[in-house]
Amino acid sequence: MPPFRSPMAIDAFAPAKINLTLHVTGERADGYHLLDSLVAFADVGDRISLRPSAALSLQVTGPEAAGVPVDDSNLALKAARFFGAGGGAIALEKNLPAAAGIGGGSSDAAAVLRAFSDMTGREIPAGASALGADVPVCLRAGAVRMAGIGDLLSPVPPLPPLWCVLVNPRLVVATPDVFRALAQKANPPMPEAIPAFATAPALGAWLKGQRNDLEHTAIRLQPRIAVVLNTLATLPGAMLHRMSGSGATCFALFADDAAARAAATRLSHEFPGWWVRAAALS
Ligand SMILES: C[C@](O)(CO)[C@H](O)COP(=O)(O)OP(=O)(O)OC[C@H]1O[C@@H](n2ccc(N)nc2=O)[C@H](O)[C@@H]1O
Ligand SMILES: Nc1ncnc2c1ncn2[C@@H]1O[C@H](COP(=O)(O)OP(=O)(O)OP(=O)(O)O)[C@@H](O)[C@H]1O
Repeated sequence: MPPFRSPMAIDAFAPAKINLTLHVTGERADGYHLLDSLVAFADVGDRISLRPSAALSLQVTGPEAAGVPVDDSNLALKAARFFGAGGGAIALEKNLPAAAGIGGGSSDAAAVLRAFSDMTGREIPAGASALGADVPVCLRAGAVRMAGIGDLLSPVPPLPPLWCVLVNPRLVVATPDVFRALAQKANPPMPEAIPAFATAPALGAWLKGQRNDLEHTAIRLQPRIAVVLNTLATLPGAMLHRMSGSGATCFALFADDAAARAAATRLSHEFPGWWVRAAALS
């Protein structure tokens, strides 16, 4: 690997990934599923700091660090190895719950790849999807349409100003379990063209006609996800409520920041055991 270009630590943000839609359109012979998803990113997420160091190391801290692996199975270390990094001290601040459908590990991997690229001046090698299906979209870290098994990205018109409340009821849902239990694998994709939306309500109305095809199955595995969705439906100003990824994190969308923050405050009081965040999406 080339020497470190920067003697300083490099910081990288690993935003939460939100599947505004998640259509499952088929299954490949290798068991991976074909997706059609409109993905956005929140301004809440994990934080990575990369310091030059002869040896490769990982330290995990933060409010959501408990249970996150610190060995070679951590996606941050896998990403460093994929980059070809011989050394580098990675500090990962975990703010996102793990196994939560918001791409925590994949976004960490993408942030580590970005940090090594910044530090060395070398491009991120092709094929990062080998680290995880969500890694390519997390490298983009902005609204995009994701197809194939997560590897085909196509641009979408910029989203209108948009806010959300993210809720994780502290239920772990393993992505492979949800795909395995999915009964209907071939569902219609989104329309060929995703229109430009001038306002959040216009986007919200369009999203209502789209789906997360994993939602019913995830609820079957973890029935309390339905409680979260029903609760989100009652929030003043909520335009749409849906599950992200394979769950269990769900989101409600809002046209303004104040309504999202008020909703998050209310939910945090009513459900102190839930992970609740208000965030802007882009
Ligand atoms: C469901 C999504 O969250 C939508 O954004 C992602 O596609 C999942 O991305 P991820 O967690 O990075 O996925 P990976 O770690 O690559 O795969 C975890 C498991 O999910 C299933 N999987 C994942 C992606 C995909 N297109 N089809 C699948 O069937 C496979 O069983 C796989 O073993
Ligand atoms: N950096 C990491 N952060 C969180 N989990 C990690 C990390 N590295 C490895 N893992 C492992 O990956 C598993 C899935 O965690 P992750 O947070 O990526 O799931 P997810 O949010 O459901 O992902 P997706 O939305 O991409 O399906 C965890 O159970 C954990 O054991």
